[in-house]
Amino acid sequence: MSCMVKICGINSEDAVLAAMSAGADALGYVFFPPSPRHISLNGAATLTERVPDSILKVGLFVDAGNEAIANAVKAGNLDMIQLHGSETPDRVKEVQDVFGLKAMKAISVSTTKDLDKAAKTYDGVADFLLFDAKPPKDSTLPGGNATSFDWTLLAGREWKSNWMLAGGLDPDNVAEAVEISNAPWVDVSSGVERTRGVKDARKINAFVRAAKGY
Ligand SMILES: O=C(O)c1ccccc1N[C@@H]1O[C@H](COP(=O)(O)O)[C@@H](O)[C@H]1O
Repeated sequence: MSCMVKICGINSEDAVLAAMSAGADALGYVFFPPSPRHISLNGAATLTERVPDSILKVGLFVDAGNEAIANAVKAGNLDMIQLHGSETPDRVKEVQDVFGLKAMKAISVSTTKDLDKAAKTYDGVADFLLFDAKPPKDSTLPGGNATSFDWTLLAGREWKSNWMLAGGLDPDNVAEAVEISNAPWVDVSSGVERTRGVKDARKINAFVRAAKGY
């Protein structure tokens, strides 16, 4: 059991170094002001400049316009665009065309119907699907809520697009989550934080090791 790992919500130099030295395959940068992990364009430039080309730099957006995405892509030299709002399949295609970059569409999951719907709409359109839990009712964020869903819903399903499992993962549950879902990639934010919005180097290291089965 081993999978690729994205560490999301990178907002400090310590977090960049921790994720790189742990062996993360992708780093996520949040461009959504209500998030405690949101970074500025200057922050994006600083926090991406030492990241080698072998590690994907992913920008996270929620129903953002082209100008906001363009500014972030330029500042952070991003490789992939994560769309974590209510973007339609046509909007996913538009983002791919306009920016010439890979696009990942977040899918909120609570029942198998959500997966059936994603299979008919975004599968084969987005380069990656990102299966995340539906946000709790009292949350102001569409993701990054430390909430998981039933991983058995994904067991045995096949997708045309590459995909990531997200939502409430942490160093203690990620191995089981991968075992059950057979996820090729996992994505984490809250589960590797000391306090909300503050990454913890030891948890990042433990998460990558557990996900990769070291
Ligand atoms: O991390 C955020 O602040 C965030 C804000 C808005 C949309 C998505 C966000 N994060 C993504 O949510 C999932 C699950 O995160 P968690 O591990 O449960 O905290 C993950 O894909 C993050 O990229």
